[in-house]
Amino acid sequence: MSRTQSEQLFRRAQKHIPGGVNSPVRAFKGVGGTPVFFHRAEGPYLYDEDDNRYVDYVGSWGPMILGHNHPEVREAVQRAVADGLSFGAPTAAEVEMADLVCEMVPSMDMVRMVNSGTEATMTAIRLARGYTGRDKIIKFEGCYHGHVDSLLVKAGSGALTLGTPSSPGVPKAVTDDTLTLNYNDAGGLEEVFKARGEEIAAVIVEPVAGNMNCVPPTQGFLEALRQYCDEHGAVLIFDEVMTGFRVARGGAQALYGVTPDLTTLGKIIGGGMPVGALGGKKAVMEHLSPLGPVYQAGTLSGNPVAMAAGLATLRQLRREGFYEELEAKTETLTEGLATIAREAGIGFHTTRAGGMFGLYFTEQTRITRFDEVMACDAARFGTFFNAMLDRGVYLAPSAFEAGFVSIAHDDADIDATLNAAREAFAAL
Ligand SMILES: Cc1ncc(COP(=O)(O)O)c(C=O)c1O
Ligand SMILES: N[C@H](C=O)CCC(=O)O
Repeated sequence: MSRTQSEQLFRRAQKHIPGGVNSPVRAFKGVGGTPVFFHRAEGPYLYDEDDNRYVDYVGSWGPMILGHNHPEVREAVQRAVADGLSFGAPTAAEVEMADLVCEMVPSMDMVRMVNSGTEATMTAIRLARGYTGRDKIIKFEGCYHGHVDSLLVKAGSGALTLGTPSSPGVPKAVTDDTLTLNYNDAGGLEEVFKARGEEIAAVIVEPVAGNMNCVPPTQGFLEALRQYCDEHGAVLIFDEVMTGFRVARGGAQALYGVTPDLTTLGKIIGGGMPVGALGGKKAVMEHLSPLGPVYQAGTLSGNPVAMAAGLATLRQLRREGFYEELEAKTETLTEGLATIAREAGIGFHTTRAGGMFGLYFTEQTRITRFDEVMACDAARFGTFFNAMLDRGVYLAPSAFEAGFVSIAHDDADIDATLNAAREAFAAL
């Protein structure tokens, strides 16, 4: 498979774009080789600049749950564009979006639209601090909540891939109030709350960690977060930027039956356009400006084109059986990969939740913690990634990112992926 156009573009890109990419994890540093430049996408497929076709399991990092270029979404965007790109004033589409989101995620009485997941988590933290009058926040190692200064501590995703989980440029004073604990460790949480419960404004968590590969919560972990926040008056924030509408129609909170005070959303809620949102209990949300004193704003927030894409996407998710079908596809893929790896005698483990999944090169049979993720063979993942790429399958270019299946992936796409994996495992 020739990728000369991508190679040429990457050489050119590095002149005026730092590292040749506009988001670090795209740079292939974790897997080696040249980033692929794409020019078109349709259903489960991406087409690169040399017109090679790939079965895509990145889905623009999660938003494309319907597959790429879904006709309903495209037409909704075209209709919205015909009426103008941005008004900087309220629209009916925003009201419809707020009604729909609050219906689909019942813990949200109110929602504020923003432009990215990062903005959503940044505002959620500010709001929790403003609401409680406290400063300390708890996050978990390997969880990523966007590039918010106070949350870039032991962070996952590109920060972990590039070996800078705690970024230079973030003043120490900004992270002094961030306490970092081990994911899935309810005992550690109990200790911290016992010692400093009165100081803690919020606990923020990815209810399924998707930025250190894919690590579902262990039994009782999310429940413990709820319990300690209740006992000590802290705000529980579920960062569902990735898991929202991905692991279940109502997000991870519906799947695991634990209700947060605040939820952050992004990715799917924008249907492929740049969007984020935060919402939750009325008592907390009422502290947000202009109702309350906690300031937040955005020139393009609630953008009508983005609302059109998001609404058209969310409406599709209401179809009966959608999530059962999505989960079955994900299971066929992960079970198939595990079987083929076993037949090839390769230590391999998979995880999944709804339409997201994790792949690990390891002899371990259970992955629940950050140190277990780090003990896996990331170099071997890189070799596997490139072998799959050469066979027309596009996985996330990092051993620390979750993969995503869309409703557009059919049996033939998954079979083609498993056939490619059979060859790739044999070549390892
Ligand atoms: C769980 C989580 N939170 C927050 C973010 C930040 O979102 P964005 O990249 O849209 O700023 C991401 C993804 O990047 C994410 O996966
Ligand atoms: N893991 C990130 C988001 O979920 C990947 C997107 C990015 O940072 O480019």
